[in-house]
Amino acid sequence: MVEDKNSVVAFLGPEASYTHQATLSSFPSPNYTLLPLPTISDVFASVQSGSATHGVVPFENSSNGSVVFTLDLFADKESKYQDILVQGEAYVGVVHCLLGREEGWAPRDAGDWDLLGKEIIQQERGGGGGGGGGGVNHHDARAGGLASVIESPTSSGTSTPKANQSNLQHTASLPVHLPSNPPVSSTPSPSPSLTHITKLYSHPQAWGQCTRFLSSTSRLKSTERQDVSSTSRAAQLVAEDRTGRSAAISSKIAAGRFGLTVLKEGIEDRKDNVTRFLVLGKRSKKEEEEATAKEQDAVPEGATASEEAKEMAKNVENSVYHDYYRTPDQEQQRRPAAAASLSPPATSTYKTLLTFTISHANPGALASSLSVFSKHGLNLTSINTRPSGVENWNYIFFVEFQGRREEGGRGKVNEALRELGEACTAWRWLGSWESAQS
Ligand SMILES: O=C(O)C(=O)Cc1ccccc1
Repeated sequence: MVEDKNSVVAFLGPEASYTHQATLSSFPSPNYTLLPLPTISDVFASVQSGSATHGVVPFENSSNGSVVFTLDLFADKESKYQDILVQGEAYVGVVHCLLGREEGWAPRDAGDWDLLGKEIIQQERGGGGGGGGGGVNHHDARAGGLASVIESPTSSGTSTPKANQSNLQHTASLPVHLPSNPPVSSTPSPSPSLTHITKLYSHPQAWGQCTRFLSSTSRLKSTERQDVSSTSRAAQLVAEDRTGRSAAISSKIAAGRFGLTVLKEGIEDRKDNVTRFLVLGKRSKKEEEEATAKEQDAVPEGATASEEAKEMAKNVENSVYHDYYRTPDQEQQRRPAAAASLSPPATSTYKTLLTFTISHANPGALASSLSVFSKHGLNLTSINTRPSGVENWNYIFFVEFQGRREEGGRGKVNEALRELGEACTAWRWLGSWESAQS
């Protein structure tokens, strides 16, 4: 990431969320102001409005799949996030814990409780950890904020995916250390009783990552579960619960942050549980103008200017676009600059994310759309769908592939996009970035 003293990085908070860990791994400098926000849509909105220069959002989990909230924001059915582009990614090894109070716990005295309550209420109001405006500055954190409350978890021999290992190295000097995975033992160690637990809180992704623990722990099988906006928010709610009868699926770091007991550690189904996060940015006006000027002069390889003009006209003629999507040629005019702003070393590998829609009445439209990627030797690495919001059983397709969109309309990704324009009704480029996996 480009380092800049004025960078404000918004992330799904409150502090001690997994997204916070991903943010620290991508923005390790003390010069960034970190801004925890309560929802993923707040992160998109802050980048779009320019109140944050970057955003970090969860995208997919190795065992539980896509984060549908994030996909729906990229689908952007109301055209609210038109300038958002993916600029990077980060992988975080996720070790879930059950956090709560031990049976018989009671707030030590009213004074202690008030202190904890005040801290949490301040965060809720944006005073440092939660809601609206409070940024987390690394200098402040060193001075006794995060560093004093978030323990560095003990390291273990559990293998961590390569991509995450490199992130861990990046964060060696940070005030908050990323966790290394503790061993996930197949024979559970003695745990505090859970018979007093009557309610569970977590992010919807977490339930699906801890199915074995939840279904094999008799007390928790039928315990009411409440979805909340993040795992650290879950921990915060449990910390606010004076009855001591609720528990959160969250991280060990969150236990330290919110003063909770780890009732059970390593409850994820798989010890290689990893979540991928995307770094969002916004294309600047200047970049857009420069790139548009270059783009207008550019002729794709093997095409004459008039051939290209004809091709563009055909794309427009053949296409039916709903509100959200721009026509391929409009898209071409508007969006090439972020690719230009990524100036990659030749050895790097890149990923690109796109959405497209097709005419569902047209047999072969989906197959033809996908075939342009193989035709141009672009390795498709994932496909997702979300309901289009236009008509039942119509979808927006998401594809991710290896490669990047290059400046000036050249290169095989640009060629594939021109052909995709003929096979689909509309497409949108959501960014090309350097892969974090080797
Ligand atoms: O809730 C969090 O802490 C997040 O950052 C989202 C998430 C939830 C569960 C696993 C990984 C990321």
